[in-house]
Amino acid sequence: MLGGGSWATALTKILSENGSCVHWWMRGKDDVQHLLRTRHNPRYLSSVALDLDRVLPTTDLKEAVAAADWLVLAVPAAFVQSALDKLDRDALKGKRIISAIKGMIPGKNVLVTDYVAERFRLPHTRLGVVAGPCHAEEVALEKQSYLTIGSPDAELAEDFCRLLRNRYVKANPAADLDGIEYCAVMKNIIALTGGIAHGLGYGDNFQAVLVSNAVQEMRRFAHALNPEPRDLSGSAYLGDLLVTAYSQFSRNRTFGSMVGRGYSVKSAQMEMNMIAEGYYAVKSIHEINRKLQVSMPITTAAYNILYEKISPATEIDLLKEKLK
Ligand SMILES: NC(=O)C1=CN([C@@H]2O[C@H](COP(=O)(O)OP(=O)(O)OC[C@H]3O[C@@H](n4cnc5c(N)ncnc54)[C@H](OP(=O)(O)O)[C@@H]3O)[C@@H](O)[C@H]2O)C=CC1
Ligand SMILES: O=C(CO)COP(=O)(O)O
Repeated sequence: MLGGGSWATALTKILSENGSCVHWWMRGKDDVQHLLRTRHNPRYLSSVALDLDRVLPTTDLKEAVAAADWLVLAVPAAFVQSALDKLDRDALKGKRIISAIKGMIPGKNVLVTDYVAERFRLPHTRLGVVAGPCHAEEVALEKQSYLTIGSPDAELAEDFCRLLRNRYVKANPAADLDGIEYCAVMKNIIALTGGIAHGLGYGDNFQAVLVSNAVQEMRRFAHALNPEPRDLSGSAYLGDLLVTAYSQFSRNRTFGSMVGRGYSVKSAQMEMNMIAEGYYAVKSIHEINRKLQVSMPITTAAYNILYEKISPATEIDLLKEKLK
């Protein structure tokens, strides 16, 4: 498990309680020591008690990777490159890789699975994603949750589903790796924009129209990238959009709401102490769309607010004329 945040903690809980041994890399020495002393991750999901017979925290990435059959990536996308660049190109040979990240590599504007495939010379059949509407905070509370494992390799997807399934987690395999991964990136942008509108005082009526227009925006973009038929009403697509757009736990909605209320990007980021992937994703998707030229009014509005410094009130005022 790579990453010491909320989602890494939640997935470590699920996997270890199901019997897997988890070699868990996190960057902070103090966090590892705290975990070894108390069984709790000090700063994320700190209510979760972990079984140290099966959870082995370390700051030594090479050691953790060498010991594992599966590599689960759960650091925010912005830090994937710096973490993985410590590994040799052959370090992942023979392993199966699952990205639990809902973001793109900033600057390169590529999906995490594409980056890993290229960097470590792996076929996509060695890779998968964990998707679906699932907040780490609800895993900590053992609330009924659903995950989708997307991979072009049906056996890999089913094998990882089997590692996840338990009393409160249902997991289903799916073949659409790219579509699921892109939609998981885009739903963060939508939730962030909904948060901005909420922060400005827009209500549920506007939010519902924003989300339904967002589904069409996601469909247009995903189709332009890869026109394979996909049913966006599935829980890995629409379900994930809904949970992020409406949940009290959503980082992206919370971040957007702060921006709508007048926080600068920097102060919102500092106050949250968690990462809103949508902030980085807006730039990547906007830049990819320069070539594709798909109509994406919601993403454009978010980009103009976050990167062009247009006032949120002005931009959402313009967006409101484009929604139907
Ligand atoms: N939280 C959730 O419910 C879900 C999250 N995801 C995805 O999981 C991924 C991880 O998110 P999540 O667990 O929520 O993250 P959190 O916001 O909970 O934690 C932030 C993580 O980022 C690390 N970090 C912050 N700054 C840096 C840096 N400069 N270099 C390296 N690491 C840094 C933190 O490490 P440190 O503590 O050492 O600062 C911490 O591990 C994201 O892609 C997210 O979209 C997917 C589904 C559900
Ligand atoms: O992707 C997630 C839940 O599926 C986490 O992102 P949010 O916290 O913004 O909802």
